[in-house]
Amino acid sequence: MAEKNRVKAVVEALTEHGAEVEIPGRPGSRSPAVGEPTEPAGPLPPKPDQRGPEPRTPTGRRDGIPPEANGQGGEFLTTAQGLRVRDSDHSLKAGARGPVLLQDHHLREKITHFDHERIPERVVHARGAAAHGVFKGYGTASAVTRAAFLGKDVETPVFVRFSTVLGSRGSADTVRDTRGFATKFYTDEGVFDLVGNNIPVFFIQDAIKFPDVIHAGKPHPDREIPQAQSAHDTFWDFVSLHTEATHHTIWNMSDRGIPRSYRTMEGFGIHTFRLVDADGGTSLVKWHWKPRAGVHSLVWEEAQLINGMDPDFHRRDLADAIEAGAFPQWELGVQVFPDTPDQMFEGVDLLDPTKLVPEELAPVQPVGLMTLNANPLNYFAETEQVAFHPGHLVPGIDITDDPLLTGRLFSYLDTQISRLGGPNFAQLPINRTHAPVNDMLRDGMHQTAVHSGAAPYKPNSLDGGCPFFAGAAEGGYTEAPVAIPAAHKVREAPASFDDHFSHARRFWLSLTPAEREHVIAAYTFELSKVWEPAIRERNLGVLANIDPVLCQEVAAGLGLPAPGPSVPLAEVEPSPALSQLGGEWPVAGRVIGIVAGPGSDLNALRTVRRAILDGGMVPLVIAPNGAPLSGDGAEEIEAQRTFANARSVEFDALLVAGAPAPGDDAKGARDAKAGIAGTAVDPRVRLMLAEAFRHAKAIGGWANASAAIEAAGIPAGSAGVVLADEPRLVWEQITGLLARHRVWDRFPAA
Ligand code: HEM
Repeated sequence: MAEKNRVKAVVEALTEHGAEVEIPGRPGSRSPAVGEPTEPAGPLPPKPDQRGPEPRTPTGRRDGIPPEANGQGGEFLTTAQGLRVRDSDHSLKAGARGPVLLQDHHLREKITHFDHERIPERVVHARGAAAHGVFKGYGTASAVTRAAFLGKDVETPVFVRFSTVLGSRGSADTVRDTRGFATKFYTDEGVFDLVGNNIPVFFIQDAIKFPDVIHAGKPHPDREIPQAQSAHDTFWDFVSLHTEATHHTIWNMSDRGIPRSYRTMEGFGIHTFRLVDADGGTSLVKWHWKPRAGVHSLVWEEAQLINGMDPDFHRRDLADAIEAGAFPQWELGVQVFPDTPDQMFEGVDLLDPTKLVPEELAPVQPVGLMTLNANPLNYFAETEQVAFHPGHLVPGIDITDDPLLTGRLFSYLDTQISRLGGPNFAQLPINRTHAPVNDMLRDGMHQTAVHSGAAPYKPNSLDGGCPFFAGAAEGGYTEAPVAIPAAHKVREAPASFDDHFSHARRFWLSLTPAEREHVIAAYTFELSKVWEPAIRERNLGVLANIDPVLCQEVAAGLGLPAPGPSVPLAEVEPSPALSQLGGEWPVAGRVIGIVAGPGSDLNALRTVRRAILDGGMVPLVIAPNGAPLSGDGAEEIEAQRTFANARSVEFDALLVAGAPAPGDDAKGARDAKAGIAGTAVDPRVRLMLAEAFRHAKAIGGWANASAAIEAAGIPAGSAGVVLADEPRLVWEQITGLLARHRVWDRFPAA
């Protein structure tokens, strides 16, 4: 019943706020506008529809779509051939108790289709979530590229898929892993795909090693465990034998490996690309996505708990935020380097994807803004079937000879032919370019185009004229005519690729003490899961080449002696831009838990709830059970969570609205009866508060809230714990704390 009310509330709120605005780039779609006050419609249903005021069902199916588009037309159930079905619950049988007859075509069609519903998942990045949006160019890139979609105020529809790398399609979201950040720009000049990650470097320098690193990271082939994580022997075996992985690995062990949300991740194109301007001049660039919401992460215990509590945490967070109108935004930026023959910048080899150029040396220059403003309507049709490819380029954007990139240019099309069942997946709606297509590609599995004419070849003199080649002025793609130095065929890497530790050391030295503590804890956790002592020891040897403190701390955690470095420690300048900490960030979309009970001042609760909504955040009331809170004669307050199903990890901050009642927990009730101290506060509330405190989250309360906070073992006067008589004052201070994401002072190293 409560869920039904929640669905109703969301539908009403969306209808009210989303009726007037068309989503840019998606004609006919409706959603709240960017820049309008965001009003998350309170509690969110598990699967709401987000696009508009048209009549809809609670499960999200939309009316008003042409039947041929959604396969849901007409009022009768039919077979795939359009034949109306009289009964779909009983097979055709020889008598009610007799055998099923093979002649039942409807049975066979229904079961056969079901049997083939699944397609192979991606060989990597299988677990993902996606959204539609729009990219608007600033025009600032015009000096370095002729790419039209980067022109001033040019709007381009985009589809973005975020993913984990190692886990299978059904794995959990908050595992420690790299995240994919792949963007499809449907430009007027054809599709441009920016297929990046949330970490700016990669494990390997040459694509020929991709199967090795993935085989090492995936579950062990004998038992197929562990799922979706790197804390096992084969991963640590590989990265310690193959030390060019050191830089990427330390990023994974940092807070970057466990993002708070897809919305709070940076994105990186990693490789150096070549931009070509209107006069044919070239520059080298690295792509960066900068989230407007700031870069924030989970803490490891939180991430592990979430994997059990809500394995869909990131997927849900993205969809809910968009649903509520808190549209995630990223600025696209470029670091620009001169296109010199050596392709080096300040000693960094720009063709080595395990290296980055500090932003202090080459600032990221913003070139446009991306806003994600609509959820996919159908997971399979869109998120699963989308096919990205780093070779999908547009005029003005070209590749370099990074050997990792070259291998990728081969791999994606190859894998998609198998994953999507043939070569015609570019015809799927989600992959279809918005530019006219005249490609002379014909036939093949799942061909849906009905090509006419007799001459799919060029040149021809039939079919009313052969398509022309386009010159540069007509948008024809021209590879930058870069010189290829005379060389011998070799299987070798340049000497500059041999430095495997200096960039990892720079990353370590650039982190704040709290972040370093997390890195130490992550290495210690992961290596303690490694069974073979030799692999643990070998990894300590790698850490010694990054930094002696890192090595000693992890060695102490493993109970092993710390080795010394095997190469001289690099002299590097820290790059403060690599740290995530510092600054204040927008709080829209944050989730605030409010513990309340029958004894709470409901008027105060309403006021705070309203203030949270007005701040663009999501208030979730946590009550002893599912009954609405009422009793003061005013409108009752729905409880979105109960003491039984809430856990601290779902919230960015926790508020206590007075002294909550003991709830209906059997142990709590028994303890209370037995007069055991502290039991006036439900043990589940105490656990929530203790966890929120341990995870350095802001905690606030009013009226008698201090009783609950004390009962949770939180010392009086702790940083980031706000108690006051006036709920509004509490909330104001909590908002300030949220802008910094966590109460960093609570981490011991800080
Ligand atoms: C800089 C290094 C790399 C980055 C940033 C990267 C990024 C990604 C991302 C984001 C996806 C998921 C795309 C989606 O959401 O559908 C993906 C998928 C994939 N990647 Fe990579 N990748 C890298 C290196 C490689 C290499 C070296 C290879 C092979 C030689 C490779 C092969 C694949 C394959 C086969 C898929 C699955 C594609 C599909 O089934 O559609 N990747 N990669």
